[in-house]
Amino acid sequence: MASHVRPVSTQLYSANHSRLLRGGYDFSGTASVKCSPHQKRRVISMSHNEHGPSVAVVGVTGAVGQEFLSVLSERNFPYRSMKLLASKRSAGKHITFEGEEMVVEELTENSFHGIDIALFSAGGSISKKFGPLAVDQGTIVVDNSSAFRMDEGIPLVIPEVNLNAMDHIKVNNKKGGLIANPNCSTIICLMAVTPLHRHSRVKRMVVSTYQAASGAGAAAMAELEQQTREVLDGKPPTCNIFKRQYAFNLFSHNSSLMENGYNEEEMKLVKETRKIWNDPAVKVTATCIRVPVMRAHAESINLEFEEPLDEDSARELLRKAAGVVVVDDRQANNFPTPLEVSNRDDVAVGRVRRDISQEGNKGLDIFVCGDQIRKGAALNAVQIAEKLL
Ligand SMILES: NC(=O)C1=CN([C@@H]2O[C@H](COP(=O)(O)OP(=O)(O)OC[C@H]3O[C@@H](n4cnc5c(N)ncnc54)[C@H](OP(=O)(O)O)[C@@H]3O)[C@@H](O)[C@H]2O)C=CC1
Ligand SMILES: N[C@@H](CC(=O)OP(=O)(O)O)C(=O)O
Repeated sequence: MASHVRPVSTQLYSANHSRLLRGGYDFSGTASVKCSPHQKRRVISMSHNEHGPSVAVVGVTGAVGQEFLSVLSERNFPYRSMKLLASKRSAGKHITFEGEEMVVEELTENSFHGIDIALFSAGGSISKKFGPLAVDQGTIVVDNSSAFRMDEGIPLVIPEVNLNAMDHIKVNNKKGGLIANPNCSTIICLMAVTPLHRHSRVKRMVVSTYQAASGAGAAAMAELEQQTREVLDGKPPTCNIFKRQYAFNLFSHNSSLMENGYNEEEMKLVKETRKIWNDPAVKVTATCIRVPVMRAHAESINLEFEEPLDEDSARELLRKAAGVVVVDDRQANNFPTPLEVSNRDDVAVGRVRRDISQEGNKGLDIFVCGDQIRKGAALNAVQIAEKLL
């Protein structure tokens, strides 16, 4: 056994990178992935459980795949067996998960025999090819890509918002199924806005995002760090992922532009909100911007309600909402920041204020920050998986 092969997760979250990737604060976050190259002791895991489901993680070497392992471990997700899948390039790499050294396998058509739950995060084309294959073999797929999100009959789920959409899918049924994880900007937005929507019904929502490098994957995070060093050293920045300078800059989201002038990320916010709220009439518009932040998205959201909602009541609703924390200290000018939510499960909301451009108490502004890889992707998917048991 190649015990000295450096586990992939420590490559991603190495000491040099850790402060940037994990935020400037000492959050326990990813620390519970027990993956030190020097680890000799075998940790007996409480979540390794012969009555648990057999689990596969597809795209395990990526930014989201690594976070899946952290979240599964932190939450003591029960599993009978754990299969780690990625491309041919990664086959044979070693990853230590919960004290056990595991070998990454190449994803193939035969990967899903006997797998109860598969967490997919290897991109849309991989999901399109292998998702239905897995479902045919009796696996329940929780898919992080956009491949199936808008398909009729596929639940698009944020557990705190619309858990009922997946009521009919359970591991015990022994039938395959597919559940889609929403887009990360949509998850972070709706975690904050849904409690307000339930109270006063949103008529129109205007979203402006400030999106982190992590949304474009591990290579983009590494490039942001590299560019930052290069620019500070007076060198030309390496531009492989975004084809332009990202460090000390910002630009319109890199997804494709559509004929209507919106990019795909913006239209996901529009369409996915309507599906998750089961409200085809809600008016949504969005502008998505990539900013040089490592792993948490921020969003400025303007809301128009059907029924009045004053800012104190809104703050109270947000304080009571699961998965939301209110950081709204006007005196200290202290509001949510991407760095402070990095590696945190909760979405932070602040700048809760009446929109003076709207009549009475029918308009509000809020500012939201959420960890893109965590609640925006891996955590939300694992919460979905927990509800399958
Ligand atoms: N809910 C949401 O909004 C989010 C969803 N996502 C989804 O997750 C996907 C992955 O994101 P992220 O982790 O950031 O990306 P990364 O680029 O960091 O990782 C990509 C992963 O996919 C694997 N992969 C690539 N090609 C293949 C293949 N042919 N067969 C098997 N595995 C393959 C890679 O394996 P290898 O290392 O071997 O190349 C790697 O594990 C995104 O494309 C998106 O669809 C991501 C972020 C947020
Ligand atoms: N929303 C991610 C990109 C992404 O992965 O989106 P989706 O899961 O909708 O493909 C970003 O920040 O860029």
